[in-house]
Amino acid sequence: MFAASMRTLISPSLAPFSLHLPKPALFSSLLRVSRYPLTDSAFALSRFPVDSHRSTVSSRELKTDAASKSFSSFSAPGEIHVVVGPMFSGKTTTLLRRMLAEREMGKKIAIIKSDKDTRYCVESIVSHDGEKFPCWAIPDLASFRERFGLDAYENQLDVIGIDEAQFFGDLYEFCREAADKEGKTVIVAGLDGDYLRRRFGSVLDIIPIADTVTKLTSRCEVCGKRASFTLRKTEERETELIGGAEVYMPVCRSHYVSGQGVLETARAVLGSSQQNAAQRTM
Ligand SMILES: Nc1ncnc2c1ncn2[C@@H]1O[C@H](COP(=O)(O)OP(=O)(O)O)[C@@H](O)[C@H]1O
Ligand SMILES: Cc1cn([C@H]2C[C@H](O)[C@@H](COP(=O)(O)O)O2)c(=O)[nH]c1=O
Ligand SMILES: [Zn+2]
Repeated sequence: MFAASMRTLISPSLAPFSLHLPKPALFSSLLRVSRYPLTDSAFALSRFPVDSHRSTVSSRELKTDAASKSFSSFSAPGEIHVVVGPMFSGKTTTLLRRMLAEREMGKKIAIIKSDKDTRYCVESIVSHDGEKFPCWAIPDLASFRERFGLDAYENQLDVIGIDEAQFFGDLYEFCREAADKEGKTVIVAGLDGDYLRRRFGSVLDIIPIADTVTKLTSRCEVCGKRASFTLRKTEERETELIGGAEVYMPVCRSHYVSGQGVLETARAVLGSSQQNAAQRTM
């Protein structure tokens, strides 16, 4: 078994942040402002108006009040974490570990996978090493809130894990809404590229709205070096083709290039011999 290695493309480093820590008093007020955007100051103004002897309300108070009302349903913002890499690089394993760590910290969690992936078990996500966890297998993310129950979704769910994210067309909208407006932490695992190394689904689209992005690697099945790509061993050409080690293998750059070349030649030869056979039978 290969131990998947991990390479972080973009990760939050606390070091530069701590070098520029503001003075404690300023820091605490920054924290207050960012965690409780306007409601705190609106509360202070309404209880202790600047000019308490006046009977009229200042425009500043009015503006703050209006802002506080429009933010009244706003919960603390959430987070988006993205884990990508080729097949067999440990994406599902990483997602499971992160989700279980969140649960250990007392967070309520739920894991979603695409119902297109019918390998193993429909109601669980299962890693290639056999680790598994119950999940919601659904066709699109928009339907999740209702299936989970709107009230339970709003009040009893903190962290949402999404596996096989490349199969969800509405990934961007769901993640943005969940993190920006609903205060959820979303941990997304999926293929960044397909077997032709083209962008896969909407996975790359969520990078600009993500807090962290991790690219994992596997081991090249040919030479054992670091593998960043997935080679399809069969002749099917459609982008979406569910399968495991019988169809795909993780490869390094040089074996991707040579393997893809060999496969393309083989497909061309196969294609022309099939055409010839069909013409002979006509
Ligand atoms: N053909 C294979 N090549 C590499 N790793 C494999 C292969 N088959 C099974 N594995 C195992 O798969 C594990 C990763 O599983 P998983 O977390 O499900 O990866 P991913 O979700 O990225 O496909 C590896 O740690 C390795 O032990
Ligand atoms: C490269 C590639 C993969 N797929 C499919 C094959 C599997 O069902 C999943 C990936 O699963 P994993 O958890 O990352 O091992 O995606 C595909 O449909 N098309 C492709 O090009
Ligand atoms: Zn190789």
